[in-house]
Amino acid sequence: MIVKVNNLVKRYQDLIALDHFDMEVEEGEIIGLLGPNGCGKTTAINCILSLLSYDKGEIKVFGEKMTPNSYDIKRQIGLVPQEVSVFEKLTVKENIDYFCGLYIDDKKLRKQYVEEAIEFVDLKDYVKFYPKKLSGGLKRRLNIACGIVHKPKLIFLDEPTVAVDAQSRNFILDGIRKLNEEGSTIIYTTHYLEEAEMLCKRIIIMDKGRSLVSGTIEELKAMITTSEKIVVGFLDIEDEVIENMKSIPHVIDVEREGEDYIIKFENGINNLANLLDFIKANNLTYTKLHSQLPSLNDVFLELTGKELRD
Ligand SMILES: Nc1ncnc2c1ncn2[C@@H]1O[C@H](COP(=O)(O)OP(=O)(O)OP(=O)(O)O)[C@@H](O)[C@H]1O
Repeated sequence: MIVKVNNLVKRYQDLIALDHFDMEVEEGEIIGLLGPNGCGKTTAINCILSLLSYDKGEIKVFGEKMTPNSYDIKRQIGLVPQEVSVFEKLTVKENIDYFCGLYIDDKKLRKQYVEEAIEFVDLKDYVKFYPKKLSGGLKRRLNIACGIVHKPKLIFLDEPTVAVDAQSRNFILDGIRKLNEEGSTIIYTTHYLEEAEMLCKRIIIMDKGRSLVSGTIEELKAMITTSEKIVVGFLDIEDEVIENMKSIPHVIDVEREGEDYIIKFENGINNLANLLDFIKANNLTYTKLHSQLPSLNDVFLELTGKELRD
């Protein structure tokens, strides 16, 4: 186990930011720490890294107790913080070199690592730029380069794609996969569930400072009652007919989403056939009909009664 957190409690005055939070991370995985704004993701990371003190609990990293002075452990960790944290008075290259120098003494190796990090985030054309001249997406890339330049074994990325355009976002996600393929263990916090689904082998869902559930995406989806959703765009349908739809076998609920109706089924056979029979019997016409598997948002919704996205 590369990270083991037990019963972590962190208070900010009266506010309980972490409420007996648990987490385990195995070497080589990309684990997603997923939860709504304010659920405690950043606080958890900062406690694990000993950047914040905490009230109760135990944290082990690489099998050893983590303390503010655990320099040998810290050397093997990279942090890409949520807020871009670079020096405005240093150029792109000088920033990356500065962060590398915090961990790498050997001059030749330091130079090589800086070049490799620039290459990795594709900032070759911007090495002499000052951060204020970079777009939001490029600044995020610089932030990533500064966090990973010393080739850490364990990397924390705290919402690295917030406020970046789609192109930079894909670039960042591909980069994270590459870091993982090269051997780094990744802890990735986000409130974008699609990102977690695309990237992470295992997910911990957090809410109100606690870890609600953890598992692979398939395991999480198997935990909830909804096993299938059928989306139908009906032409002219009356409320009474919608209400009757709830008596089709295995239907849990029918929800309206814009022009569409989402019919949620629990596990059962012939769900689609039963729905088509109902449509025929009621003479209904539809513009579209397709089946969807439950999403992580459905898992979160069922566990907490609210949407993951704010
Ligand atoms: N320094 C602080 N002083 C007081 N309260 C704080 C402090 N830092 C965080 N909090 C509160 O603690 C809770 C957890 O915050 P945290 O930033 O860890 O959540 P998060 O899941 O990372 O949120 P986000 O997705 O918005 O980054 C929130 O209610 C937040 O307002």
